[in-house]
Amino acid sequence: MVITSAHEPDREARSPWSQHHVEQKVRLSRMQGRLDRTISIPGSKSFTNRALLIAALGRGTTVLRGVLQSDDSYWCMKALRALGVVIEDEGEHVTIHGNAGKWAVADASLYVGAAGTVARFLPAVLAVGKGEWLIEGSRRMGERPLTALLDALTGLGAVIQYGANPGSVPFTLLADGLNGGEVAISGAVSSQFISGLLLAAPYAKEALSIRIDGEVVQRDYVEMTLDMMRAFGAKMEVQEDGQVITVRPGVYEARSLCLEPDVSTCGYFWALAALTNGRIRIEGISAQTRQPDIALLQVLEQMGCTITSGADFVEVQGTDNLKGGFTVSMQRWSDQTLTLAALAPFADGPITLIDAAHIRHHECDRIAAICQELRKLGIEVEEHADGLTVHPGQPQPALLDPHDDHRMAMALSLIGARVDGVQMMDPGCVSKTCPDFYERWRDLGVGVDFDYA
Ligand SMILES: O=C(O)C1=C[C@@H](OP(=O)(O)O)[C@@H](O)[C@H](O)C1
Ligand SMILES: C=C(OP(=O)(O)O)C(=O)O
Repeated sequence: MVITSAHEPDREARSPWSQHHVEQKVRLSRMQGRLDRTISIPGSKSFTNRALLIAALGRGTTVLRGVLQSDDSYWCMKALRALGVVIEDEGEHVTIHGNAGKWAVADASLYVGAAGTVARFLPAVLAVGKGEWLIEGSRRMGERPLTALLDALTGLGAVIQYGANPGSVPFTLLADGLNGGEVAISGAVSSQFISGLLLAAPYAKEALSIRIDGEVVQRDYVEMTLDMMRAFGAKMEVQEDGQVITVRPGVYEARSLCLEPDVSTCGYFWALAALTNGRIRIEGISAQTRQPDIALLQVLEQMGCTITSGADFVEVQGTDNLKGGFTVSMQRWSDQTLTLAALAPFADGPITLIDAAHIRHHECDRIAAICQELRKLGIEVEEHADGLTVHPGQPQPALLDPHDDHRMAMALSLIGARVDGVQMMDPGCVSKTCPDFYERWRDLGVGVDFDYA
């Protein structure tokens, strides 16, 4: 019997770095033995795609270590190569020969896959050059918002010609350099609009002053962008409590950089220790990272786990009595909303996650999707406009649909590590950020069996 997913995956968006193309589902069974391990996690998606784009715009040869190999970074590298940038990649070690702000190919079709960091960053960095580019993306990317960024680019001289979806991909970008001056942009739906504009800003014809309208969701990602720009020599002034950022004209200078592990991915492994009363130490990361999802540790501590960290590791020791009965704002680190929602049934009181309305615009409508899947497991859930409340309960066997969303699959697989009978359709969807997630799960003692038909 062929199992069809209610949310048919967009397979075109899976890159050659993805795995499990033919597997229809994965059957999980609960962890055998006691989890007591030290592991490492691949590089951060957010650092990888920022570093690749900045290095491509830079002067000279940049060498990166710790580069993530997943769909999101694949589409970023592929687009840059289509623009004439020479990139040598040997696993997590990547060398980029920068173009100093001049795209060699002035007319190309560029595919961004399902990667928000490519869809929102690439148009801005293209707009500093001269050319005409068609930007296409996955089916879901055609529903994800882009207007705030594209309107700002239009205000700075770019011309956008939309296709079937006004305000999103596909569209054609006609550019002849980015004007300087002042521009206002909102980060209320996605911080990535601001990051995209910032990445391009040093290459504007004059200093560019970006005024952020109102609050920004996941603000730390904007700070991460500024940090990375500074690391490559960009100069800027930040005023009015971060709401106005003036970037001076300049060129990124090539450099060598070692990228941090992806803390959003680390979250599933720390949560696994929390859930199974095990111990996981992740090497190569410090609790002082700029990656916002590190805030998960505070909540795990509040739930009764013990956190130990040093300059180069973070360790979680789980508990056999996870505490619930609290509300958390997910505004700044909303990629972990699904992780917490998956832990919540095992806590001793309800957990409410709020301030995350923007995740309805991520890889799927994550609030609706997680409520739907938790209910299939027999868990009582209340859906709110900006989040959800999950009640304690004993999950029942169920076949789950990840809605073509890597984080849905990885988070819900936590439940399969604790109770038998959880099955997940389309296990290959994890390749957006962690192609070998299920191999890692199996290596830690969770039962993982793939079904091919
Ligand atoms: O800039 C980034 O690297 C990211 C910003 C966040 O997106 P939004 O600001 O669009 O929510 C986050 O969810 C995403 O995984 C990575
Ligand atoms: C929201 C996410 O991705 P994107 O970069 O596509 O926005 C995510 O990885 O959770």
